[in-house]
Amino acid sequence: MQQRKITFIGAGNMAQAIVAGLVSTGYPAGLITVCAPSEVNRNALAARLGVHESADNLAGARQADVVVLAVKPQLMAEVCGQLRPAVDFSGKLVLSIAAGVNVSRFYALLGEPLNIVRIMPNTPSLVGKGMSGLYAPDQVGGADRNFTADLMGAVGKVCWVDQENGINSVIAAAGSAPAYFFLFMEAMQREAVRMGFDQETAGLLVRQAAAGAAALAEANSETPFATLRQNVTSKGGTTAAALQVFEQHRLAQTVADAMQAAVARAEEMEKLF
Ligand SMILES: NC(=O)C1=CN([C@@H]2O[C@H](COP(=O)(O)OP(=O)(O)OC[C@H]3O[C@@H](n4cnc5c(N)ncnc54)[C@H](OP(=O)(O)O)[C@@H]3O)[C@@H](O)[C@H]2O)C=CC1
Ligand SMILES: O=C(O)[C@@H]1CCC=N1
Repeated sequence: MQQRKITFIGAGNMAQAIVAGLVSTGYPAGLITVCAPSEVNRNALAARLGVHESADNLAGARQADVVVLAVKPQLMAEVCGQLRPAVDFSGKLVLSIAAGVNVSRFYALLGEPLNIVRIMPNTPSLVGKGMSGLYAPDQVGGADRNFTADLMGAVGKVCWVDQENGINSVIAAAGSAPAYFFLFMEAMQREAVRMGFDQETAGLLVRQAAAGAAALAEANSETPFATLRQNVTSKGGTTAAALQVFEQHRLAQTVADAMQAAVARAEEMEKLF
């Protein structure tokens, strides 16, 4: 992939996952700068990965070819308000990973024209297993689109959405999704402990079952999830008994409602921030 100077504004969970994933795939650490107010996150990243760090967003953004906005949505207006008068964005590519802040809002915050791509990543980027949705307005050129896809492709898989509201669907299906699986794993571990396993063994059982299921799904990408489920489910057996309980409790509807709630919150945030 092309090598450009990248500055991350924000060094939290998501920026760390992307930066660590990038460096581990060979992207030169010397081309990456992370900016954040407190020393804790940025110093840890710099010490661990050899990237540059700074408390100065403006200097960090000025020297970059690519500025990745990686702060919480509610801080975006404040951060962009400081960048706008101090940084010339012409010739730069701006990438936002924020949920609930849309392109028209960035035009208002940073001015137009603005070469911006929205990315909706997820934290498994940290281990090269990320899933990112990408959206770019029509005027963003091929080289910048390719760079963005290569960047996130270095830490996982990517898909483009044609309409910006597709980003909110990506949030529901992938951005927030690791938390759904972790919640499920927490509940399983808790019950395994109640059944008599110590915490560590209960964690091992659940983690390995989840990792195994994910690996099977990945290795059989043409096979519908339903078939993989049926392969576990002996007629009249234990799995069928467990799945029946999920059905009685309307798991599919609960999942659908939860995903719709994520979309609704993203839409609400678009009005708030
Ligand atoms: N977490 C996730 O799974 C995902 C998150 N996102 C998006 O990523 C963005 C960041 O989320 P996440 O990483 O979870 O959040 P975190 O709270 O973990 O990180 C936020 C970062 O922003 C930094 N920050 C705060 N104020 C400023 C400022 N004025 N200038 C520069 N940096 C600042 C914080 O600094 P300090 O280190 O000093 O506290 C911190 O490093 C959000 O917009 C979210 O919507 C998108 C997809 C998935
Ligand atoms: O919870 C959030 O708002 C962010 C966006 C997707 C995952 N985390």
